[in-house]
Amino acid sequence: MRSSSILRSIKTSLVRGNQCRAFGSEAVPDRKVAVLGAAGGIGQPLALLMKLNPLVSRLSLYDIANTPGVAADVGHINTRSEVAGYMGEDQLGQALEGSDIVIIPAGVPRKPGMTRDDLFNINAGIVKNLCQAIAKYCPNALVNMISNPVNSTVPIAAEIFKKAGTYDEKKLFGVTTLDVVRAKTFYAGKAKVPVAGVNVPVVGGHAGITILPLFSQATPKANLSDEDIKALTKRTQDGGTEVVEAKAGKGSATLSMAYAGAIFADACLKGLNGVPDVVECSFVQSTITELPFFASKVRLGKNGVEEILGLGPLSDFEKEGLEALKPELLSSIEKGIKFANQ
Ligand SMILES: NC(=O)C1=CN([C@@H]2O[C@H](COP(=O)(O)OP(=O)(O)OC[C@H]3O[C@@H](n4cnc5c(N)ncnc54)[C@H](O)[C@@H]3O)[C@@H](O)[C@H]2O)C=CC1
Ligand SMILES: O=C([O-])CC(=O)C(=O)O
Repeated sequence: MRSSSILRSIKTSLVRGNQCRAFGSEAVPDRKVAVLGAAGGIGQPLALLMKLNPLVSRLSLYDIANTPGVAADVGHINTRSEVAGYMGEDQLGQALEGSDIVIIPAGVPRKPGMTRDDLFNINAGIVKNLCQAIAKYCPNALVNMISNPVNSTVPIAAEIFKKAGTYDEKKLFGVTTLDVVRAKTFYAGKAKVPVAGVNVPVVGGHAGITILPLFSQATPKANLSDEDIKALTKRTQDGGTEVVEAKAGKGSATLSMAYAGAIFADACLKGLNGVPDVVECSFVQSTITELPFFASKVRLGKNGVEEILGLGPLSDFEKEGLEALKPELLSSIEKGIKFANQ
């Protein structure tokens, strides 16, 4: 979803949110969205943004602590969705039942000096448990994985769903939208074009050099030098670290991630509702390279992934970047698969 479009959605929701329910609008189907990790740095602003989304009819906020307060707070906003808070593992099933989309920002964030992979030991177990519950309580839901390291947590989720016999590769997404959001912002600044009209695909994965922005395909076109493109690429790859360092021990990107997560969930909702031609980048099971999972442009539909779009023409610099990222991305994917099958 384009940023102008989410702002429009939010405005529509603020102005007409209650009317949808009051008039029983048939044009907007009921959709339950669950946020797991809803009391966290990402979870809270994401809960707010999903509450503002008029496509959501039930918003389920789950965390191991503090969800009653977040749910009471967000629940007072006069928009369409009913909000419910759930706390602790014995309420997880209720939180998940009937969900169309489950968004997962549960887990620990980075501190300065850490890589995303340093989060693996804690977050892999959290994601595994949550996915076991998803397989049990809402096996048909679309899963939007935010928890890091995404390059490993998505393969973990896939393996857990396979074990449970519920895996549908069309319904599992690693959320890489923040990379696209950053690439658009940085490109617009350098190219001196209005950011609202900028598009930049970002492919690969979601960590360091595995994040590969395709500035050769950026629109509107701008005459940037090779040095500019290199610097923009590096800044996009290091965007998460830039925030981690600026926050100096108080976590990683939360507000921009909530925005990105809300854009991606909105795109999934639109796809489920049959809106045509909804395309976002996401880390999914894929055959467009030899790697089993890969982020690229994905067309979203009534069953999740409708089509995985190809990479398109790459510059020589991007071709080099693509080859360079493959070993690291493959190793992170394999680490996730191995963990899930231990
Ligand atoms: N995909 C992406 O682009 C991005 C991913 N992230 C990742 O998102 C994750 C969350 O980040 P923050 O919200 O900043 O962290 P946070 O620590 O502020 O919040 C995490 C929340 O998860 C909850 N939690 C822990 N274990 C849980 C469990 N078993 N079930 C449910 N909830 C549980 C915690 O209670 C906490 O409220 C981190 O892994 C971070 O690296 C962060 C930014 C961007
Ligand atoms: O950098 C981190 O640890 C959080 C993240 O994934 C991002 O901001 O892109």
